[in-house]
Amino acid sequence: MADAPLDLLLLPTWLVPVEPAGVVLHDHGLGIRDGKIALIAPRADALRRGATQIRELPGRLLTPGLINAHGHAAMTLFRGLADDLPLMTWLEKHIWPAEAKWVDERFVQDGTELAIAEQIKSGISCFADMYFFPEMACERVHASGMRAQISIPVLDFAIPGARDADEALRKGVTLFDEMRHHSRLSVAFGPHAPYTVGDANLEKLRILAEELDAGIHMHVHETAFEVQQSLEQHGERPLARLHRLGLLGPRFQAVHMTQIDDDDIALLVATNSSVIHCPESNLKLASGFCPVEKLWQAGVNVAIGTDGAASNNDLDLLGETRTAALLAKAVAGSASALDAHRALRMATLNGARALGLDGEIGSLELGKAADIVAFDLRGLAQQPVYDPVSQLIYATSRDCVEHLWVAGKPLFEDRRLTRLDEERIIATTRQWGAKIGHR
Ligand SMILES: CSC[C@H]1O[C@@H](n2cnc3c(N)ncnc32)[C@H](O)[C@@H]1O
Ligand SMILES: [Zn+2]
Repeated sequence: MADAPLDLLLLPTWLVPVEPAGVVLHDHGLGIRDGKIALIAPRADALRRGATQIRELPGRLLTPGLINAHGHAAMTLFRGLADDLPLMTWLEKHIWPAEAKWVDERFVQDGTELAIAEQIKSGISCFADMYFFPEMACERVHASGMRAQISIPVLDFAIPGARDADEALRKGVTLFDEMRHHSRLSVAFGPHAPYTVGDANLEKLRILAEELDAGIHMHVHETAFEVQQSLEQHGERPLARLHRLGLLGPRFQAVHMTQIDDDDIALLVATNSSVIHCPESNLKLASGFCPVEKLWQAGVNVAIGTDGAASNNDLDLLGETRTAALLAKAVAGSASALDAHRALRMATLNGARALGLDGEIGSLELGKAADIVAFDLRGLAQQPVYDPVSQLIYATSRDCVEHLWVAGKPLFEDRRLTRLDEERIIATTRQWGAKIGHR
């Protein structure tokens, strides 16, 4: 079937496949068939192949869909509820009480849908989520056409939806089995953090994750306080403790990692663990800085995430990537740290690799899923275009996202959500805001 006509042929001015690194293709076509990338060729050759639908995209840049490798989708309903506080005060005095009061299945349903809509509009085609009622998040992702890794939250105490860690793990295994063959959803384990999950539950979780070959997604080394407390309580740093418990490995996703010494880096390298950098949340909560350039040079896979909208306060991964590129230079003391092309790689292929999905998504390569975003670079603020990747990272906002496809299906077309009702989502969110904000 090598010459079967394409379902859709996209003809942009620029196409950045991300792999091979640093390449910008001019006036090439990208063909989609059965949800996959079936052709990348110079315009004239691409047109000869024939397609059911052809879309001319002059002045537009195509890249892989962005991958938001860490967040708490439903928390978007808590956006702006408690700002300008350090992590533990923010969590213990504000967020956890609000969660105890408000989070139920309905909250997760509405909050996740809000987050999905915002992320689609921001050029994000896949996100990693860690929140309560993960089965409800799966349901919303399934219905929306988005792609996601949903984590099963595990803590030592009762949480909305599970009386204890055993129940959370039991429900998690069932969810994992239900989603096993889903083409756009994967399920991982989400132990919340080293300070909320003890050795016994981490060991149970490790055995299950190993058996199922599931990812482990966890907040680690978020603050100096966390590291200090672990040294006092366990006599070792959190990452070393997790390594002793056997959690580190290629499926381990260490979120934050702001307090890092050379031994930590050696552990990440030796175990092939991924780091998920959340610069804006770390800045806002004054948690610290993840030394991205140092990790990258050491060979650690570094992805990027927004974290929840209650600590960011948006789900703008393109803006986040710009922050990361700027911050990396300040932290490394080098203007060449995390250049624009590597920043885009961090927001795409590295995210895919962290989630174990780099065989399927993260770059525009033949045979991969057609998860693609089109940015409009025709505006005043984007001129002139010497390097579209430089323009994208340093001078373009998410408002320039024009189209988004996931598995070849348009979820955002001509700046309109195709499957979600934006007005209804805004109205529902306002109702939640009025209820939660009423004191
Ligand atoms: C287990 S579900 C995720 C939990 O993580 C909490 N959370 C959100 N942001 C952060 C963060 N930056 N660090 C630690 N926990 C967080 C959420 O409020 C929720 O209780
Ligand atoms: Zn988080």
